[in-house]
Amino acid sequence: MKLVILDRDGVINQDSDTFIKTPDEWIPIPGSLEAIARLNQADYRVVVATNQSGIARGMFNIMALNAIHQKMHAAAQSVGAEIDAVFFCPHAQDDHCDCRKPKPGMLHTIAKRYDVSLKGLPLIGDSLRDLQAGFVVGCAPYLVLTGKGEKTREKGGLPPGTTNYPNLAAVVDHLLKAPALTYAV
Ligand SMILES: O=P(O)(O)OC[C@@H](O)[C@H]1O[C@@H](OP(=O)(O)O)[C@@H](O)[C@@H](O)[C@@H]1O
Ligand SMILES: [Mg+2]
Ligand SMILES: [Zn+2]
Repeated sequence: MKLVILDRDGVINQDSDTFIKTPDEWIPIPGSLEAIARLNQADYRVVVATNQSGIARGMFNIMALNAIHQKMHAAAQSVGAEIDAVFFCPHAQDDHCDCRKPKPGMLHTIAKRYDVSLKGLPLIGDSLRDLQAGFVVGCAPYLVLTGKGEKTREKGGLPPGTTNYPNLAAVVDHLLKAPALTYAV
């Protein structure tokens, strides 16, 4: 089975330094949902692995998170895209959990749930911690420059083998090796 793991905020939807706390604040990045649909059409299943420390911080609760994800799934389906599942870490840094990226706990859970190897599996994120979580378990790390991606690239220290692309659509072009657009002359 072909699987891609996406970070959520800054990859699928716009991110915010004040967190994404409500469905209204969840706004898809142009082209991202359509890119997921293109992956589905190429027989990729798509899952999300997202840190949601806003829950531990009391900024929003699990009902709000579910409402945000209901909106995300509906928006995806409206363009023919299917997000198979969302794995999230509700903890704060000082909870010292195993699932908060850059720890790979969520990725191990995904590998077990889907019975796949993580080796070379595309892991697409906008933050260093996304890429680090993927790198330590052998994923192929892709940095998008949306969300916090530009800042992440400027800060450097990216895991070896990380490649960067303007956005999720561009990563999908690469993964599907979409032929370069040609125009009749
Ligand atoms: O990018 P993903 O993993 O999908 O989600 C990131 C969000 O949970 C939030 O993560 C926070 O990081 P801290 O949890 O405060 O370190 C901040 O970066 C927020 O701006 C951001 O919205
Ligand atoms: Mg992110
Ligand atoms: Zn956690």
